[in-house]
Amino acid sequence: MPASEQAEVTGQVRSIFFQNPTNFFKIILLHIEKISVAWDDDDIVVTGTFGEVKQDDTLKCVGHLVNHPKYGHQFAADRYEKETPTSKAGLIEYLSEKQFKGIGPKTAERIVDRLGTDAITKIVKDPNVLAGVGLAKTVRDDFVDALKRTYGMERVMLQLNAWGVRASLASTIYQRYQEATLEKLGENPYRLVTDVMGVSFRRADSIALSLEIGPTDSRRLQCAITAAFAQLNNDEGAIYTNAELLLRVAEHILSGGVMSPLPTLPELANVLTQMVQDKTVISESGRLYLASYYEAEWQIASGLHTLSTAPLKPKLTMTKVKKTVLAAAKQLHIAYDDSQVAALTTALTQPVFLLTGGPGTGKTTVIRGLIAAYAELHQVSLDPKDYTETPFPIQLAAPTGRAAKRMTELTGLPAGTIHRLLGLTGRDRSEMFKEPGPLTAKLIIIDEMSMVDMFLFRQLVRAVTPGTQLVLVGDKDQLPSVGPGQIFADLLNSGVLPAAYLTKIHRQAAGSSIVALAHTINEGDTPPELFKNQADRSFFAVSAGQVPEVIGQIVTRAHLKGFTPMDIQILAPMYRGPAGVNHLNEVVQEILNPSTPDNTKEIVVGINHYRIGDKVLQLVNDPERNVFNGEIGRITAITPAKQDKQHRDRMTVAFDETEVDYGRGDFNHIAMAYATSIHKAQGSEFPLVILPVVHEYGRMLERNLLYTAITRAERLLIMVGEEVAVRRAIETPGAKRTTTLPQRLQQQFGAVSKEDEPANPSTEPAEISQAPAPPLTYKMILQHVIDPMIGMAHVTPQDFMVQDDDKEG
Ligand SMILES: Nc1ncnc2c1ncn2[C@@H]1O[C@H](COP(=O)(O)OP(=O)(O)OP(=O)(O)O)[C@@H](O)[C@H]1O
Repeated sequence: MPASEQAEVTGQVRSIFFQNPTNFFKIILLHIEKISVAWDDDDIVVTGTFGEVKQDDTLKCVGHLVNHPKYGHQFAADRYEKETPTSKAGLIEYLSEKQFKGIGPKTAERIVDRLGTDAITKIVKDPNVLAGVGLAKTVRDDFVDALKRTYGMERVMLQLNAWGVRASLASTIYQRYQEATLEKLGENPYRLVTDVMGVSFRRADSIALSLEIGPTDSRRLQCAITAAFAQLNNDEGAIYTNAELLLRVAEHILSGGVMSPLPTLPELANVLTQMVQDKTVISESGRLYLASYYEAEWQIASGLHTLSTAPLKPKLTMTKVKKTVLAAAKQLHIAYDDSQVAALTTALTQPVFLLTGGPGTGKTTVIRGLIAAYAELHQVSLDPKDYTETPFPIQLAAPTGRAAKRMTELTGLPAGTIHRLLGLTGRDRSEMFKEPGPLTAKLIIIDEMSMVDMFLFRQLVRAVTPGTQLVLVGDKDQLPSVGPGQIFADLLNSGVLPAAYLTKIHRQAAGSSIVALAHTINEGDTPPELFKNQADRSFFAVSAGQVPEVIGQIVTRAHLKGFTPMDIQILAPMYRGPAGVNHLNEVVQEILNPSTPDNTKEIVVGINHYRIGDKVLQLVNDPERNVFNGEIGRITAITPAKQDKQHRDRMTVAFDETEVDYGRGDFNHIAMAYATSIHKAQGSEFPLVILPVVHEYGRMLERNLLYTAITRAERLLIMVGEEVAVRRAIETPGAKRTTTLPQRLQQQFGAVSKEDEPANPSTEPAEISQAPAPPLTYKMILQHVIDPMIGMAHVTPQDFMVQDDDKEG
């Protein structure tokens, strides 16, 4: 039968081979009572996500047969139903199970005699019905708790199943809301879209349909508008948008739902106006923000203002600072150029300081001088051994583990990720909305600032104690952060914070032309010798279709010349297509780590066939296991479930500093890494970078993308592709993200010019801000009739700067 055909199997659980306690994934052996497809055995292995299941339970599973490459045919259940005991004998047997401590068959019988076959429902509803059964208080309390837990979960899983939610998602939803799941979803099933990763609008919409929520229900339209914001925030990094674009995206999202007819534009616009009045959306001069984004901008601006105006102790004289800088330069044997000296003296005397420059302009060299001079001026030891009891007074951090490690290598001091500095796990979105603990260091230096997004930076600013010196270092022309905003560029553009722009290139090793090339491209120029081979870079002119083969040849030759898989990095901007990351990974894996008679163990995850020796990339921060987003490691061990005592697929990956075990539940934390996206390579450098550039990359062909990719190459750069695509990328400046942080900063620092000034709501004429929301038509919206200040009467930005601990998203 075709693998995708829907099938049903009912049977009794013979044994449970494996269960993952964290995500309810189970592998079960079922003794078949009934099966809807041809099957010539009495038993079948069923995999899927199940609630509480035990031996002898009868399950009806809906799913499809799959042919597992290692385990052969088995049944993948998308949903299931469990027969609950309805007979008296069945219920007594169920209640006497060992999960209900202290309840034996006798007691169970007494309970069922007294309360009938719907005893469970009665007890869960009102535990007092157990009075008179003769249970000791502790036994009774434990019994009620266990019953609520198992019964609650079972009920939730069954209901979600009935709504068509696949079992794996059902378990994630249950983990989020626990026993309150059905109540919460009954109130508003659309909350799933914001609360639970992986729930689409369409999925929530189909649950809403089962709950008889109508197509123009305000909860539905609000969800579509919020999802439209999320799409613009995440896909374009935008902080605000306008009504027209927002409503168009919301309409598109609604058209992907399961209900009809589509709401009219005025209906949708009225809900948006209501959201503005409720202040879940902030409207300002024609710009629309989700409230949390609006707040974050103001909090960053006000936080930086507080830090910038806090007095530094002790006060240092300029003469002393300059003298110390000279001494530090001597000690480090560096002749700092004038702009570097100016950067050092400002950094040492200002509470907040920005340092930017392209590759090889000496940013790290300035950081080294800064640390040495700071230590001298403040008489602090730089020996970590002196800080066994107290924290190190200088804190170095970067957005990725690789970048932090590089800071340590170049400065000799401990450095960590910003997440670790702030005690963030990176797993739970709500932690970005809680007050972070104060940081104790007196000098904090953050590198690779261009990668830091708005919410992470907001947490950093909130955590820094006034009186601390904060130095933010980066290359403003690199790709902006993956998350929303363009913080570093905005801080520089605001013009209100002391900053140094380093322009002189110091890394001019003989025969090295990559750094100079990067600088020229960054200016928007195509250097005439770009397509001619140099000692350290070359260009192979080929079409997109030839890219994989040519890259294969280059990798083969580089490998023969002694480059290890870790040295060679292929960077591409997209995942799909012949010249995309996915296909290039397949091609290069077959060259560098093919399947051989000695290397037969494989674990298949999606399109990847992982083998021992494969190069993989960590995709999420995992501070508990000391491995962070962007780190690259190699698989050192693989245990397929068949060979594992607990029937679990397992992999071990060795990173620079740690070895990490992965199970099926967290295989999505890693990806194959012979080729990676350019975004994922930010903050890392590699001896040999192979960079395909072809017109198939379309909209991705932008200058800052190319610039970022080229600056990842330490020693050798090999470009493969089409001249015209390279020229197009150089001529296309990266799109600006819509943000208002520069204006916020200017206003906080009192440097705002009248025409830039964000409108001050309190001075708006009362009749505008209090006017009832007019019914909106498409034409009116196109003319931007959504009153920019609707709902903003007597609201000031400061209203958004106070406690927001309990707000999310
Ligand atoms: N004033 C200087 N005199 C001589 N050499 C310098 C000077 N400043 C920096 N260098 C040298 O230039 C090279 C690049 O400097 P550095 O690594 O600090 O630049 P960077 O801006 O941090 O570069 P990247 O962003 O690529 O890491 C280093 O070898 C450094 O020693």
